Amino acid sequence: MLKALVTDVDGTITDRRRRINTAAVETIRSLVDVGIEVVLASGNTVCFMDGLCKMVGTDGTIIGENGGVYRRTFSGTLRIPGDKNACLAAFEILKDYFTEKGVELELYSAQYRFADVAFARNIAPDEARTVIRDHDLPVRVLDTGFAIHLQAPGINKGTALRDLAGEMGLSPSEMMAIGDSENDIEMLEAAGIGVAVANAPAATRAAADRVTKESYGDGFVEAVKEYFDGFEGR
Ligand SMILES: O=C(O)COP(=O)(O)O
Ligand SMILES: [Mg+2]
Repeated sequence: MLKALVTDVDGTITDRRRRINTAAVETIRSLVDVGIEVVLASGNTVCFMDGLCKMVGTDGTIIGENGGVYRRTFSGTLRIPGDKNACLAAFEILKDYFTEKGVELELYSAQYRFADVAFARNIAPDEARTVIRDHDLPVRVLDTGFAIHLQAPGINKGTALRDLAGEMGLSPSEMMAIGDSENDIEMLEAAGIGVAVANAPAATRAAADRVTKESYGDGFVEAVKEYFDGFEGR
């Protein structure tokens, strides 16, 4: 039986402009009300996630920075398995490379990040991957559709989901995960049920057990109604 829902944020409970889907918020509140644990799992920073958890109404259990950080409840210990220094070193090399080509990389919320690096999508992710490979740097390039991230290999939302499940006293098989992007692939695979919303790219849809008919937040609501037994919503 499913006891927890782990959901991505941008592109899953928002639209493509990052506006939150209010039906998705109501759905999350209904799950919390019946005792289902809801974990928000994102590439976003801890402070962003904390504000979101407060306003949506969860207990503050989060995966942030693409698995680079995670925490059980607002008052739990923040775990930081990611490697910010490796990501920042790789970012400097990318920055030099793209500056030479006349393109400035724009960092996102660097001062609030513990474990990864995020920047604007004004370059081709594959070109960044080639630079990283040519320099033999120990980071992965992730395109979330909202930002490009650098992350230490072996750290992702799936590894954080497993570790968090342990802290929550649950098995990953008791969790459903839902997401929209390549940074969600490992968590869809780690969870008992992995769902991709219809707007997800092919690789993410392929990693999922189920792809919703609807896109974005409407797909999220569709998946919750389908998988959480007897769940009718508000
Ligand atoms: O931070 C991003 O780039 C996207 O965030 P997400 O993981 O919630 O989609
Ligand atoms: Mg997303």
